[in-house]
Amino acid sequence: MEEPTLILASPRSNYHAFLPISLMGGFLRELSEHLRIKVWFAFVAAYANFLGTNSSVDHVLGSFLSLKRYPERTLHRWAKYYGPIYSVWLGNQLFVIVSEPGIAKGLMATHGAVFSDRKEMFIKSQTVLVGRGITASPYSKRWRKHRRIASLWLSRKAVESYTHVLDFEATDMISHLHRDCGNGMADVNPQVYADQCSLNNMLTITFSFRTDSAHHPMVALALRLSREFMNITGPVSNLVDFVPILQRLPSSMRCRARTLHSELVNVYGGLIKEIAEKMQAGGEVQDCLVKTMLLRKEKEALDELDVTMLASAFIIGGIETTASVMQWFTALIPAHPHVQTRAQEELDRVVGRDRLPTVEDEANLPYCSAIVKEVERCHNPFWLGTPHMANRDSVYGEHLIPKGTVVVLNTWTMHHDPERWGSPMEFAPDRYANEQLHSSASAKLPNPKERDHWIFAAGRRICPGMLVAEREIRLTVSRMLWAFDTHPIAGKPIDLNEYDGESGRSPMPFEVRLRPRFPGVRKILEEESERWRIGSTSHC
Ligand code: HEM
Repeated sequence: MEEPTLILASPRSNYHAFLPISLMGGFLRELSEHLRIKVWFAFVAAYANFLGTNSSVDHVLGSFLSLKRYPERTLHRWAKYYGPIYSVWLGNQLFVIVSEPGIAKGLMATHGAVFSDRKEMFIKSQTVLVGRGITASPYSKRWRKHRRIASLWLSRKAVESYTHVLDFEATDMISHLHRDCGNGMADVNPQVYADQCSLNNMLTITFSFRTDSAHHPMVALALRLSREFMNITGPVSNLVDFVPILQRLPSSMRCRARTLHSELVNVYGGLIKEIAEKMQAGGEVQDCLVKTMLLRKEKEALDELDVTMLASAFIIGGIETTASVMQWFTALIPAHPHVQTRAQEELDRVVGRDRLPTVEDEANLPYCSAIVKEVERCHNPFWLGTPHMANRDSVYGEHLIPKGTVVVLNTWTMHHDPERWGSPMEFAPDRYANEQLHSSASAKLPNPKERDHWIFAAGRRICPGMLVAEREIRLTVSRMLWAFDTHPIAGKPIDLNEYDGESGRSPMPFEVRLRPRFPGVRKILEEESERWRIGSTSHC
């Protein structure tokens, strides 16, 4: 393909007006001399033409309109044209878009000391998380401290210590679905059950608290806050993040961000206060992230916002993500009955019908594991992950990447590479038939092209929750397959293309019929529920 021309200024455009003078001078000259990164402005120019105007506002709006709803699809189109690494200016921010495993590993892992910083985005970092909560923290001493504290609750040893919680919540979810499925006669939306399961896991780990029903007020509240967070923090779709003047003006986005910050402080800060008061009064509080933080508050010099935002990051990071994968699994299965049958044959062979599948069975359920990986490849909850930022000028291959550049992992393109994944749009778990590694281990493979998928991103900021996420998802998926035949409902097609959510990607609301596979399912679920019943403690 002929290389596209590097257009830094078109006769019809005056977009230079958006670049700071310093960038205009030294930096752009350097770019044109040293950099073969392709700068994309064609769409902007086309948009201006379309409007019959060359006004600056139109140019800026043009790129945002294109990136607003499904930015991953736009970035994918550009990747096909501009190659595996290209750059885009949005307002005053230079982005580098990486769409190839080798480059992703090279930048984010091999050169992790340079590419592990975070841009302090106006909405997400400055306004909602006020620079805390690991996710938003710059690559600094504070981030290292928060990451170390988070690891106390997300490491392999920690996950082993609370696997009984994941086990209980998975059983509870299947039991509730069994109760509500009308023996295969009722139309059920499984999404709320997955949401509650993920939420309960995170609430227990973070606050030693769980909800006892999907109607508990905390379920709707936590899900609303999580969804609002995802919706207003899209990595490349917030105009206000990249046009500094807008940050000083009142806007609905700024208002939503401030409201969300206050709600996180009220809701999760409120739970933390209750735990602190209980501890001060000498009451017993089960081990959880908040208890750990409160006990180390002085030693680790954590202020109240640190504790609140780190706890919020666990709830936000751990709900829509895992729940989304479980939901996509249930949405995909009715359209692929042969996949369901094969997985059930494996479960009958390995587990039998006298007990539920457990964590110990995982290694012997390669087809169930392949299904989970394929769901994750096809439906990454965050196609663009959380962008990293270069903390110094560097040259990668022939590309100069200046300090302050935001690096986005374009996982949509990486997950749909036809050379690695023949017929990439097809849901075909068989492509993972020989992949026995957990995703956490696969992420460490020396050859990044062999990695299973990129949903947990890469490098020093790789998702620290991947061990708990994998265990939770594998347990729920294998138990769903063990307990039910999932069927589509005539006249209620499931949309596998559209998304619900503006940056997190969940399926649109859908319903299925769940038919228990054999009469013994009820008895086993009742026995398991009884064994695990631990009673819930309400903090609300
Ligand atoms: C399927 C489930 C999940 C997916 C797809 C996912 C994905 C991600 C991604 C893409 C990142 C950004 C990594 C980067 O900056 O390069 C991230 C960060 C993070 N995730 Fe997850 N995540 C999942 C589950 C969880 C769970 C269960 C937790 C539990 C608390 C969690 C906690 C976090 C935290 C704290 C960070 C911030 C890390 C940092 O900035 O250093 N995630 N996750």
